[in-house]
Amino acid sequence: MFVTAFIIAIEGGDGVGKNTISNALAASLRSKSKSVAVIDFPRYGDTLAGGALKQFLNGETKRPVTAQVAAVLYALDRFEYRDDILKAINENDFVIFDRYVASNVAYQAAKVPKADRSTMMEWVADLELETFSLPRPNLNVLLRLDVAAARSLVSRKPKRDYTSLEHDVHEADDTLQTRLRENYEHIADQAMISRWTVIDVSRFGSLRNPSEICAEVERSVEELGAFAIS
Ligand SMILES: Nc1ncnc2c1ncn2[C@@H]1O[C@H](COP(=O)(O)OP(=O)(O)O)[C@@H](O)[C@H]1O
Ligand SMILES: Cc1cn([C@H]2C[C@H](O)[C@@H](COP(=O)(O)OP(=O)(O)O)O2)c(=O)[nH]c1=O
Repeated sequence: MFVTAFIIAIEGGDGVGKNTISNALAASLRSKSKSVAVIDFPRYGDTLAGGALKQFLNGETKRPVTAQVAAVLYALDRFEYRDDILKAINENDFVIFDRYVASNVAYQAAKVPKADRSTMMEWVADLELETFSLPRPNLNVLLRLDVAAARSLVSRKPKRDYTSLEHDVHEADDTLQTRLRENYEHIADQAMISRWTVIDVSRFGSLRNPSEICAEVERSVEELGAFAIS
């Protein structure tokens, strides 16, 4: 059977719950008889660029990695994995990306002076979607959670394959985390890349149940008229 998936990219700062929501959303959609693939980026163990990114995030690169170099590595990681992406899109009703193009746009633009941010954002989006012809998601979901709460969730994570650090080089930098949140808000507000839905992960000071957050995502998908999920 040939289908073309509805593509959802789950986005946000480090530790906001992207992995949790990606998997909970997949489980919820599968319970409604939809076929779903979840793909997370970077592909640390699968691509050459992913291997280089692992070194970078562990602070092991011998020379500084500029925002442009990082942008190319993250985009290359997806480009190397492009055939698998296209296969997943052809074989499923839904493809959920745990981070995608918008991560690169928001993070790398957070590393340049404010005056250069929008040029950087446009350059990165163009590199991924035009130069590398990566498929555009139908919906981006921004999970919004403040830096302090997200930082404490990162500490709760079990040991990760790509780093032995409790906080990798991005996670350890609170000012970067603040700037990338501003960038995500801007990108979502401008409907850059494609449509966005912005969801607050906490309410009245406590984390919301993942099933409640997933229900919000599903409502946004239904509003786009692409699928009747229930
Ligand atoms: N809504 C939530 N409620 C309770 N715990 C959560 C929630 N979202 C994430 N967590 C927990 O926080 C930690 C980080 O979540 P994770 O999904 O790995 O974040 P990310 O993928 O954004 O880095 C995990 O231990 C996860 O179980
Ligand atoms: C996929 C991607 C990730 N990143 C950053 C975000 C993270 O700080 C780091 C590692 O991503 P990831 O392994 O998803 O971290 P986490 O699970 O903690 O959110 O790489 C980019 O800057 N651009 C990208 O395109």
